[in-house]
Amino acid sequence: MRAVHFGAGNIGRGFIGLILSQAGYEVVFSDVNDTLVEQLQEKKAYTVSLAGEAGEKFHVTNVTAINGKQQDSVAEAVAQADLVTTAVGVNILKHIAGGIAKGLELRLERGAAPLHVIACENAIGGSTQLKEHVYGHLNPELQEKIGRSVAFPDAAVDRIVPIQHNADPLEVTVEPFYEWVVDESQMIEGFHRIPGVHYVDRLEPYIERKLFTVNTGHCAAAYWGYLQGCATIQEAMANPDIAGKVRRVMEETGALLVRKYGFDPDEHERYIHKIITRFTNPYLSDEVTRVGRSPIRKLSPNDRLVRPALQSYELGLGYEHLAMAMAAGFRFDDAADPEAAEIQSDLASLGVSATIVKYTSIPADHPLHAAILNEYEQLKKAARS
Ligand SMILES: NC(=O)C1=CN([C@@H]2O[C@H](COP(=O)(O)OP(=O)(O)OC[C@H]3O[C@@H](n4cnc5c(N)ncnc54)[C@H](O)[C@@H]3O)[C@@H](O)[C@H]2O)C=CC1
Ligand SMILES: O=P(O)(O)OC[C@H]1O[C@](O)(CO)[C@@H](O)[C@@H]1O
Repeated sequence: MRAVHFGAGNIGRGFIGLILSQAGYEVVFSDVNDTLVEQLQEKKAYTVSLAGEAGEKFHVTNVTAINGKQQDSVAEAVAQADLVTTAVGVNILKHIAGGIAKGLELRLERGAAPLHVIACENAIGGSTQLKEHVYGHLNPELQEKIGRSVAFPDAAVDRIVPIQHNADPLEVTVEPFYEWVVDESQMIEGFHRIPGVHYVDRLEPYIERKLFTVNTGHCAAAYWGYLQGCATIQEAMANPDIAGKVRRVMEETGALLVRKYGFDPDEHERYIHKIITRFTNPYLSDEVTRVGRSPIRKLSPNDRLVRPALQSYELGLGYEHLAMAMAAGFRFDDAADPEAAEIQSDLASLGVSATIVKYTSIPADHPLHAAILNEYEQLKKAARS
């Protein structure tokens, strides 16, 4: 069996590629990074190391790559695939959609078997978003025909994989923990279950639990750490003030999740505790600039900060630390991050209130807006003193 995986980056090689290879798939990575593509074509294997005391290593074999810039090769790979997965970043999905659409048309012409396309991105409804981009390249007749034999089940993926600094460009060090949850209610016949993947009937509680706990806590640690001059999450979490606030932001989202989904509060508390242990893993060094990256995405209405804060407000629950984390996000001025630079430019030209509205879509007369603004001004004052 052959899987085509878009994105031979950290999650691609360190998580999805590893699991698929262990499940017996030949993994064909599609990437636009020429070095990665050439190395994978040449070596056809790479190493995944677990960041833990045992330092376990996995030799991943039966892999290769194609260049994602060559749309015909991408389409042919999709046409021949038994499974398609992605880990490119949710904002990149639109760029891979054309090649996938072309591949699906080829499959139709050739009467190929049913196919599942699973986006493994940090987003709610990632595969559904990809489907919309792909369908944007197909006329209604093709959409209808392809829809009968191609499914886009949504997924939640969790594994911390920092930016790599290894001599071997293919080697990747990952945390031991992983969770890959796929919505089986969106699947069609002919799917071969992948060992290590958890299939659920309803994904929403899983993706929101992951995004609003791991990702909310992680980006809050990154933004607060960045403002304190910490280089890594490990350094940030060693600061008791930051660690306390990170716990409290996850307690806020925890109260929301327990209320919304009826999770057992003690079990959720253990989930938070486990996540804090993961953030402080001494065998990883995870830069705050990676974890805080793309603040426009992270401050957008459907993402890890605004969505739980608005929902908490609606239910009369606390959102103080979420507002603090958002304010810190607006202060994240990493010049190497184009999204951070765009926000900083708007703060200077539009002012703070209008910038908050622009990125979060929270109206200026909303109490959450006032809370973010107030926290932002406090952070600014603290930076001056
Ligand atoms: N790194 C992590 O700890 C986790 C990341 N994720 C999610 O996984 C996704 C990927 O993240 P990372 O692996 O960390 O990023 P990454 O930057 O290491 O990997 C992304 C890869 O996609 C490639 N790419 C970009 N445009 C492409 C295109 N048009 N066609 C094919 N490949 C293309 C890049 O060259 C890069 O190799 C993101 O959505 C992220 O939110 C989810 C859970 C954990
Ligand atoms: O910042 P992004 O692209 O949403 O993804 C990285 C995040 O996902 C995680 O890996 C959690 O699964 C965290 O390391 C990090 O906060």
